[in-house]
Amino acid sequence: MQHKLIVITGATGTGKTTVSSYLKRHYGVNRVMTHTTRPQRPGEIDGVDYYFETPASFAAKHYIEHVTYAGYEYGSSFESLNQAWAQADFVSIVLDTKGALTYARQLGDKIAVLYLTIEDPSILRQRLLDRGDPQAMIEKRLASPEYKRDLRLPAGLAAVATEIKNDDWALACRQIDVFMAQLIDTAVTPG
Ligand SMILES: Nc1ncnc2c1ncn2[C@@H]1O[C@H](COP(=O)(O)OP(=O)(O)OP(=O)(O)O)[C@@H](O)[C@H]1O
Ligand SMILES: Nc1nc2c(ncn2[C@@H]2O[C@H](COP(=O)(O)O)[C@@H](O)[C@H]2O)c(=O)[nH]1
Repeated sequence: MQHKLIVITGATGTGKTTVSSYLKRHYGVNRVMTHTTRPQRPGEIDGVDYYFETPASFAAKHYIEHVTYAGYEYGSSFESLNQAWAQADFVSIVLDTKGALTYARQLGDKIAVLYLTIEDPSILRQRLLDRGDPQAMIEKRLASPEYKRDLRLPAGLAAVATEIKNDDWALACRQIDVFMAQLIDTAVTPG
């Protein structure tokens, strides 16, 4: 079977991490770990949610791509991707849209993209509050150019992205199941 990387992207709070956990639970799809200098949220574990880095340790590593998002650094490596692919043919990664574009350019048909949307983005503030994000960090994030940028699907992903509308979790799961059925079918019988 051909290796596939499911790139999950979209604006903050739209449910990217929730979707990656669903793919793990229901399809055994592991998530490729990425690195960040952002402080840990309550309940997050180093090496499980991210590799949490200091600015100095972040700068010392090599990345496929790295971005600044709302004041913190994020980066992903081929090493982590190849480690994940050594365990299973299908793996996922959670990225902002800038990172997703880089993967589309570098990995071509090895990736499939899920783009998460929400009908009324004004509810995202409440989702982030419910997640436990500090109020000041939420306001900084929602005012950032990265947030505004990620509310639109970049033209460079239009041909490869499947939109998942995540206003209602049960409906989102149905869309993900359809996507996964097609992906598995294509991987088993390519061409
Ligand atoms: N359909 C949904 N309805 C209500 N709450 C949801 C839904 N999907 C996800 N959530 C909740 O919204 C919050 C944000 O979800 P999640 O952390 O998955 O978003 P994200 O896109 O990964 O965000 P970020 O880019 O900020 O890391 C979480 O508390 C999650 O449980
Ligand atoms: N381009 C990349 N984006 C990444 C990476 N790891 C995470 N992310 C994205 O950053 C924002 C903020 O994440 P958060 O966990 O602080 O809420 C979000 O869009 C993630 O998808 C990465 O290695 N490269």
